[in-house]
Amino acid sequence: MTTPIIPTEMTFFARFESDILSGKKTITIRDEAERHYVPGTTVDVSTYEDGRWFCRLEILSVEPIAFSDLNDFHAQQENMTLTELKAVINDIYPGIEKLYVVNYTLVK
Ligand SMILES: CC(=O)Nc1ccn([C@@H]2O[C@H](CO)[C@@H](O)[C@H]2O)c(=O)n1
Repeated sequence: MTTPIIPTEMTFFARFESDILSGKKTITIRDEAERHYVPGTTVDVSTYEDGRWFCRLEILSVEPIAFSDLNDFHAQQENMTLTELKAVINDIYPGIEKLYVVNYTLVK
């Protein structure tokens, strides 16, 4: 088993920037490749499209979630309906069942 390097950066699609900055979106759901965020650490956040830095987030928790177990509470924390959230995830991670809920808070 190799020790994963603690990630210090995270990217989001630019369309989610305002929801993150206003505190309406407090989780993100990622795949296996992005499961190594560590609670208590801080990440620099930039847009996926052009790498523009826009905030720092403190990681609060990283919990496994099956795609089929996503519920209205996850959707609420994404500021979406569950139908929208599932469509978004299906788009980014097609056919992936094993996902991770990353809870974060904005660092002032
Ligand atoms: C840019 C990049 O590397 N990856 C991702 C992966 C996910 N997300 C968002 O997290 C939530 C659940 O997946 C939804 O709101 C997604 O749109 C994102 O913005 N960027």
